Amino acid sequence: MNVFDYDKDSDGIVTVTMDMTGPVNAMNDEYRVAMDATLEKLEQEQGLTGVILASAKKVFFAGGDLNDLLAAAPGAEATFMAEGERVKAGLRRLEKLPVPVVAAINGAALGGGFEICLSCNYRVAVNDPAVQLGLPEVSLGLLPGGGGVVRMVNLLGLEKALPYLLEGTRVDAAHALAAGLVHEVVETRDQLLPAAKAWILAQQGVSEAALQPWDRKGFRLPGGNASSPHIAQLITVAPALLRKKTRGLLPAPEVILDCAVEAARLDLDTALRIESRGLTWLAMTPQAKNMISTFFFAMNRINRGGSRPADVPSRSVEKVGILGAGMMGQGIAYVSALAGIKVVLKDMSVEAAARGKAYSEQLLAKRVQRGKMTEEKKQQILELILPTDSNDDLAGCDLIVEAVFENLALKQSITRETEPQLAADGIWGSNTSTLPISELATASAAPEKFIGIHFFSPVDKMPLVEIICGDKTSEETLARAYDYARQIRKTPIVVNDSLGFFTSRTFGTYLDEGVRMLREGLHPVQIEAMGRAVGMPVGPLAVYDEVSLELTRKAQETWREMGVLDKFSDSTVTREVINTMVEQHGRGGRYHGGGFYEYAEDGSKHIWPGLMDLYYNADVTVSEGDMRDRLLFRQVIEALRCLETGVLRTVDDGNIGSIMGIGAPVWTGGLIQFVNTYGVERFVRRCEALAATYGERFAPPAIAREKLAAGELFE
Ligand SMILES: NC(=O)c1ccc[n+]([C@@H]2O[C@H](COP(=O)([O-])OP(=O)(O)OC[C@H]3O[C@@H](n4cnc5c(N)ncnc54)[C@H](O)[C@@H]3O)[C@@H](O)[C@H]2O)c1
Repeated sequence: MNVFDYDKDSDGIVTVTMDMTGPVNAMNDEYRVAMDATLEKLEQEQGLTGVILASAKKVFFAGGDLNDLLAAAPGAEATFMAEGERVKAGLRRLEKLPVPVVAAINGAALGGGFEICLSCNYRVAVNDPAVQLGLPEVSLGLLPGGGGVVRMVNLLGLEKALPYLLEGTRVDAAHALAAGLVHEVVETRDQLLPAAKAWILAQQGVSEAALQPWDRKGFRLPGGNASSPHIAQLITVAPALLRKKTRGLLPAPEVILDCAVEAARLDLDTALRIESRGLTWLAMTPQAKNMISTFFFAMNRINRGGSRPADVPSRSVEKVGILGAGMMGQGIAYVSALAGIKVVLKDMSVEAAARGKAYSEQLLAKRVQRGKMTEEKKQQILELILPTDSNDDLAGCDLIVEAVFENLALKQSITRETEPQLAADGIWGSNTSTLPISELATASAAPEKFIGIHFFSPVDKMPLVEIICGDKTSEETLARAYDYARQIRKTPIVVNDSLGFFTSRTFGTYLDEGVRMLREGLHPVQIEAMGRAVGMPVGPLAVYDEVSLELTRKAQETWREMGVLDKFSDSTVTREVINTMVEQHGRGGRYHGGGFYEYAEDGSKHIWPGLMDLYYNADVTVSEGDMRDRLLFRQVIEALRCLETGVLRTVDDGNIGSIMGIGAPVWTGGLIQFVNTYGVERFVRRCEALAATYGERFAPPAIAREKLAAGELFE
């Protein structure tokens, strides 16, 4: 079997079926050779009437080979660019064949795959959820360098192309048809080739059919070219709007915008060359390396079981009991039922449990409204949820997830009372956010079956689940908790027990550093701005208000009673500020009427003026560079300490957990990956400098020094 199968029928139509070595078709050396050879043959073919490009794989074509992109190092720009230009020249030859070329899209065509489709004269796709079309390169810090930027602009016009290029918007076949990205949609896969052939045969004698719109005489850019007033205005304001979004931390969207504007201004071939240069430059940036390493490679490893004990057979949950139908419990019930699991949702009264079920009803109704689900399917899912106040209904659950109030004694007594209802081999998961799992497990008759399953709010939207092993949790229990997380379509990271586990503990240092700056006398508005400038979604003081100063104080009291507080981190400054805010000024956070901020009825907020009197000191100045580094390095150092002390079991868990669980800046590729591209030595030196000025909490972790001595990266 050839990599590109070549088959000519009696009508003179050649079907090229891509079936490359390995599970997917990808833009690598094998592709380059096969494509060049195929083009040569097509260009020489006698009696050719049309070409169909098809795929023998489930995915139509997967795109660029990310291993190559990761390996591309500064210094190798010329080779990298030459390879890209070769691929592009091939696609240009394809679209310049003297006969119509059709892409028969049977599965996902993202990135390079979609760029191939864009080089065909006609695109027919099957109406199947597996068909996803788009150019997601921006999410990996790259740009579509196979002509994607230039052809999208020429196909749709600058304004309509930008969301696909800057946000990586993906569409299914129906939306692609409506947006003009494909020309025809068929209902089943068997209809693809006949539809492609029928179109080609109908074009016999139509000379324009073999020409791309942009190669036809008198072509005009849809929506206007760069000098039309509307587009000229867009070009003027777009860079500023974009910068506001990226905060100057992500080069890819900026380069994409530049290339897109050039595509609206210049001839196709010149614009294509500028696009290649853009990709070459981006591929060498640390941001692209970080994003590819984490969002593609680490994510795949995690979701394929990298943190799951391999020798335990996989199993799915059939009946889950959820204790507490509050904010978290209702969300956990929803995602479980959506995955087809029977749910027993228990609260203190049937009414409270029913309110929790009503939440699922609301979310499902929205899906039905948007045409994403049938009313019948919605009813089927709702029937899976049984609201109750009785323990008896929990009988035979293979998993119980406890999500009652954050109170040690309550959680322990519920464990004693309810655990006997579990199936003989059932497991128990606590959704606690602050209480140590091993401590909670002391109430269990089977602590080896006790584990932390920590969700994030809102549960239906947040993709991460942090699984926490207590000191007695068995590998079997871990594997089953992991399988449950995958069953409900979450990405699970696995960590060992610690106060605040991995995510809250690491995130806590960001909040702590913000409060320390406040206590030092720095301006609160500047502190918040520096948090965002480093790429965190929200400033540390605003986060504290949301989390609630009151709840933080309560958690700290519990930890003190348990005798574990000082093991956590040296957060005495924060404790003192929080106590002052709550006890002396009644400022417990947003849900307690206000905290560091005041909240107006119209939803706006501003810094509580009393904060300035309490802490602000105009004589204190710290450079913005130091402020930014302090807010980022505290988190990085804590993540490394988690790795050093075994709270983190793998680097991947730390990177994925920090991005998806605590909103660490995407350009870092995760708090540990950050060190790899920042440079281990440079990181150690910067920590030393920060420690000399701001204190020992910035001292470089031993594990960083070890990596430096060994000349290794964190992998
Ligand atoms: N809110 C978050 O963002 C978040 C995130 C992760 C984890 N958590 C953890 O999840 C748990 C629940 O938090 P929440 O925000 O959903 O709280 P919540 O106050 O919204 O809900 C708690 C629910 O538990 C019910 N409950 C209390 N005692 C019960 C009992 N004996 N039997 C049955 N139900 C009982 C309450 O009636 C209430 O409906 C806590 O441990 C919390 O730390 C919360």
